[in-house]
Amino acid sequence: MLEIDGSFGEGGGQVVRTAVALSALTETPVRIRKIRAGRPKPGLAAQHCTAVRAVALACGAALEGCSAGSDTLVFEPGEIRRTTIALDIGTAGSIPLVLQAWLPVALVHGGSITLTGGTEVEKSPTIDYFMQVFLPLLRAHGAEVRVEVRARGYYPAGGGVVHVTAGPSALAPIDPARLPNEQGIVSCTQNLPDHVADRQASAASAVLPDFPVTIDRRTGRSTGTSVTAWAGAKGASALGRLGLPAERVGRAAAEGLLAACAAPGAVDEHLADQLLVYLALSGGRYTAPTASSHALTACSLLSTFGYEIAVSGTSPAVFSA
Ligand SMILES: Nc1ncnc2c1ncn2[C@@H]1O[C@H](COP(=O)(O)OP(=O)(O)OP(=O)(O)O)[C@@H](O)[C@H]1O
Repeated sequence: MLEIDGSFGEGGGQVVRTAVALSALTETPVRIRKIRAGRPKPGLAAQHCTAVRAVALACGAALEGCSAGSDTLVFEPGEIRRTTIALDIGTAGSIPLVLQAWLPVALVHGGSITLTGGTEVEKSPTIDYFMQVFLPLLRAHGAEVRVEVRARGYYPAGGGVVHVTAGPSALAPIDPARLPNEQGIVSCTQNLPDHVADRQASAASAVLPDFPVTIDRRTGRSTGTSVTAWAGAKGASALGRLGLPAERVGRAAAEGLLAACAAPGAVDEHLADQLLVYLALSGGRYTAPTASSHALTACSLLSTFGYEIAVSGTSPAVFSA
């Protein structure tokens, strides 16, 4: 049984998600202690429990301690198999972060998952970032993944529904020549007057004039807004909130993207940590503005499972395996 200190490095939910995915992929039982020990509400939150369950279902794992608030988790993987999974996070916890744990495992034999929860949540990738920044890069390296956003989910009520299908995929080594170069803006609202999405979009377009714009207006269980902008392997997003003018949301996402594009490196800082499991599995190389604490934490964890990632340079940082 591999023992993992869940509080090391960045010490967040990422340690749990990455550890269970690697446990499944390497068929190594793990015990994670001190989960999110330094966080204001330590232990597993609903999003982390759902990510663990998704990976457990995909590989027939036995679980102990997978409940909200638990500070210790035991994950004993079985064999990865093709599965059809449906899970409800039960809160507005991030669906893209659950997918972050499930996808590398699902790509082995294929499978599908339907998740209910948050699609656009603070401090996590929006579902649009997942679809427009993360997935194009993965697809360019051979991943077969389809995503359908059936409903959007915002804090606090959540209720977003996302269906993802993955085909068995052998990924090519990550190659800078295969990085995508599409760009765009998506302005999303749910349960809000039509003009909100238009004003967000116009403000983002004023900063990024040549970018194609998509408007996604919905009605659903929760109310909220977001804008995500992307260019190649870089993205930025902003979420609306009561009292924040729509123009500020659009401008924040667009200016965030300009800042990401001005930073050194081929992928943005967030994508840099999200790609590390794939870099470890398939090899290759990419550059990012910096080696963030999330990225360095993932590298240490990968090393615990026997995958060595070389990190060199500071600005940009170069990740290779
Ligand atoms: N604006 C953003 N755009 C894209 N990805 C993001 C963004 N903000 C955060 N992320 C990604 O979300 C993940 C957050 O991991 P982290 O462990 O901090 O979150 P968590 O599971 O919510 O746990 P905790 O609450 O303990 O921080 C990282 O992979 C990070 O790159």
